[in-house]
Amino acid sequence: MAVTELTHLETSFLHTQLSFKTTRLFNTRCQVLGRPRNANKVLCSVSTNQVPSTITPQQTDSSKSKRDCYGVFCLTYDLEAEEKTKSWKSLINVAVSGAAGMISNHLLFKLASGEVFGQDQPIALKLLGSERSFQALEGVAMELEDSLYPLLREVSISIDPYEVFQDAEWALLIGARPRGPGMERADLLDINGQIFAEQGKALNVVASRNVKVLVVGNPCNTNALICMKNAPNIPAKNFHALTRLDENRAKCQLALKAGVFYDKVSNVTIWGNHSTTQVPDFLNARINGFPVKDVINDAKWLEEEFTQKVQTRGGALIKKWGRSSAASTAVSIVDSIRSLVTPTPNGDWFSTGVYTNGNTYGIAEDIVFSMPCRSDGDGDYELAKDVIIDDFLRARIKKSEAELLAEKRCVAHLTGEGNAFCDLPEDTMLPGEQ
Ligand SMILES: NC(=O)c1ccc[n+]([C@@H]2O[C@H](COP(=O)([O-])OP(=O)(O)OC[C@H]3O[C@@H](n4cnc5c(N)ncnc54)[C@H](O)[C@@H]3O)[C@@H](O)[C@H]2O)c1
Repeated sequence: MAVTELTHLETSFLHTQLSFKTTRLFNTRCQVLGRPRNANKVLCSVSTNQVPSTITPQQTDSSKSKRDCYGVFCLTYDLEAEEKTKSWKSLINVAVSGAAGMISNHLLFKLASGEVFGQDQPIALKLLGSERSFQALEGVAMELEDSLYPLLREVSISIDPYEVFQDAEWALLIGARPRGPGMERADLLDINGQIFAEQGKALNVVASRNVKVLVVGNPCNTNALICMKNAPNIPAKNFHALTRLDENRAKCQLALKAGVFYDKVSNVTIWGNHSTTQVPDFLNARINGFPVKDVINDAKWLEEEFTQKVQTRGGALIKKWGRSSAASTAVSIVDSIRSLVTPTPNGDWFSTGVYTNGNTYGIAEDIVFSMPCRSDGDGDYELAKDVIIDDFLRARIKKSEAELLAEKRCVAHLTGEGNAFCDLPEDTMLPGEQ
């Protein structure tokens, strides 16, 4: 009999695991539960070789609804009972980390409203916070309660990724430490990389086998790589790093320069890293269906100002606003998800950071690199064809590639690839930093 001190959250997790009757999972959790926590403690006696094997489905359901829920979301309901809800799809589990942060404060309400997955898609939101943000997380759950969203059927909050990621079909990984004063990019890679290694391990054990993972927390490309490497049971293709905000910013600048509304701008790619080495591509972009270079007859602006404006937009916004972009980031997360769950319009594409594994653009393998993608709307994607890369574009792409390869060497200890060796070409910034 092993005696372990557990938080109330951990206890509820054990109950969930017990109800799944998985001895192997149960044993795995006992190792993870050894960490000290500041939350309320209870003393638990658990026997690793006496897992009950005859828990009925009914017991499973009731223990789940009583323990893994917040407030009004603990009430039972029957989606088949009302006329309106009969035609709805089955509940989708969406996990969000950093749920008490600024970006989530916009995103969660969009998710709950049906704007992202559709008006016939009921949703369960599983919110992950840090120990420091747990109170704020309860505040978020209270606001969700008070919003009375018909599609929002379950909300749970926790600081344990193994609990939050249970059966997740989407994992939106936003929570990360910000870069503090004097902190090198290498330090940030290590601190945040550890978060994403742990979360990758948790996804690997408890999430849906086809979970789609969108990493937002910076440095998001390398965090996505770390997360993916720690989740070998989940297809590498399912991991994304958010570069859609950069694409949206690039579209806005091209629209402004051309004097058209931004819905006329298409085929915009952000290549590479979500850092100041990112490459907004004006060679393949189109305005009203015509190549941008034919519409904007100003090569100097395109080659110099445009790129620099997109790269530093976040910093310019911080100067005005006094804080980093949260609302437009949340919008770009919605855009990014919708690009995977709705078919891409003919001839167009979208940017997302994906694992390089057999690309035709000549980009190094085994990194997470933003590239042009298309989707049939089934959650999967393919790389866009008919993309031109000239010498100018290639040189810029190579710079971002070099940075990502260096970042990968910096986090080798977190990807299981030996000792880390950090030789970043320069201490580049995130787009929001100055
Ligand atoms: N990829 C992009 O385009 C993009 C754009 C904007 C911001 N970002 C990044 O998104 C991240 C979040 O931004 P924000 O403005 O919401 O920050 P924020 O500081 O307002 O919120 C972050 C939240 O994450 C929580 N957190 C920290 N570590 C955690 C962990 N291990 N597990 C769960 N939660 C944890 C914090 O307590 C905080 O509540 C930052 O890393 C930021 O740089 C990325």
